[in-house]
Amino acid sequence: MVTMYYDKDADLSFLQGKTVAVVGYGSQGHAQAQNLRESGVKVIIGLRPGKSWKQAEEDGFEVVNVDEAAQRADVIQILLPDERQAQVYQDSIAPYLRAGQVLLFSHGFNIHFGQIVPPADVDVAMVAPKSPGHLVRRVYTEGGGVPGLVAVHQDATGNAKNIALAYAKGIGCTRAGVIETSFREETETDLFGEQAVLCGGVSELVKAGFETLVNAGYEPEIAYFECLHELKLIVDLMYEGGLSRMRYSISDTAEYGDYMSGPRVVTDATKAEMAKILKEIQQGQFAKNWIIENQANRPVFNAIRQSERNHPIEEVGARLREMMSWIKK
Ligand SMILES: NC(=O)C1=CN([C@@H]2O[C@H](COP(=O)(O)OP(=O)(O)OC[C@H]3O[C@@H](n4cnc5c(N)ncnc54)[C@H](OP(=O)(O)O)[C@@H]3O)[C@@H](O)[C@H]2O)C=CC1
Ligand SMILES: CC(=O)[C@](C)(O)C(=O)O
Repeated sequence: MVTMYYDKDADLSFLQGKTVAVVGYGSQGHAQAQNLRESGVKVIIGLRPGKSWKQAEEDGFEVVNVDEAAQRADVIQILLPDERQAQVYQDSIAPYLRAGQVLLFSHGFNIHFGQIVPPADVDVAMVAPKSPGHLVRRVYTEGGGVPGLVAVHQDATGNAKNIALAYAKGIGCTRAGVIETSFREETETDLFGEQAVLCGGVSELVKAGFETLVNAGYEPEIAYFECLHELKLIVDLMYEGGLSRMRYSISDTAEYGDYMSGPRVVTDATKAEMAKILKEIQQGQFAKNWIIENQANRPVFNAIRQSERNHPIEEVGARLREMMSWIKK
């Protein structure tokens, strides 16, 4: 059983009078920085010149280069792409680290796989929202919070967990609840989840269903509604109350089909492949492949990204969003 931490368990005073540098202003960076600011925390943004720098300034933040951010901050939250963190850390953060500073991450990849090895006299912790960045911000503005994970890798100050919980409160996660984990557990489960279930698994399932219907002669728009659009509504119910809430709301016909056909789609072979994917993550195979892919300038990643963008489901979806304007642009 895990311990859940809420607002009452976190004390923002651990961040009062401190400067937090959010390094990176993308999906997580913009959300966490804006939420922290609204929680009364002093935030500066560490970036390179470019579109994020411009956006962060437009959003009212003081933006400095990463070197300056590392020198000025008491807490440095590294929200760069995982594949770029090690180089930026080496070049622009490590040279300025001083005893008692706090390094934070929102994913454990670089610490767990040894790409970043901080000095022993700094705190190293994680505050990982279990949510895409844009919802970290949206839910916070609605008065809520997304759940998160905290972990401590190094506790040089004796306050690493308190600071992590204060940070989690600052970005709204303790409004929902925060679980303490380890860098290993967060890294391995997050990589597995995004590969085998959330992103990779669901995308392949959606495309396979769409292609099955379209190849059988059904209208692409009907296939899109059935296999992608309605997925959000089904998952919303799961989010609110688990599988039973979803099954409570769908028809008994759908629930019977769920039981009869689901196991024919996700077979024992699928489950065996999931176990293999997890093993490759645990043994560092995925991490090695991803690091090498980036060193080679992403030939495989870019080719697949392009072909995925050309998949018919994208065009149908874009057309429907124009026709129905049923979701925010
Ligand atoms: N996306 C998500 O929802 C989640 C992400 N995470 C974790 O959060 C971290 C950040 O991911 P995410 O927010 O998705 O990243 P994004 O790709 O959305 O944003 C990256 C940011 O880093 C900046 N950047 C890139 N390279 C450099 C550089 N060399 N020097 C300075 N700034 C640079 C980019 O600015 P520029 O405009 O210059 O490119 C951009 O602002 C990762 O560890 C990720 O695993 C965790 C949970 C969920
Ligand atoms: C949203 C999230 O946590 C992911 C899918 O793991 C990620 O974007 O890294």
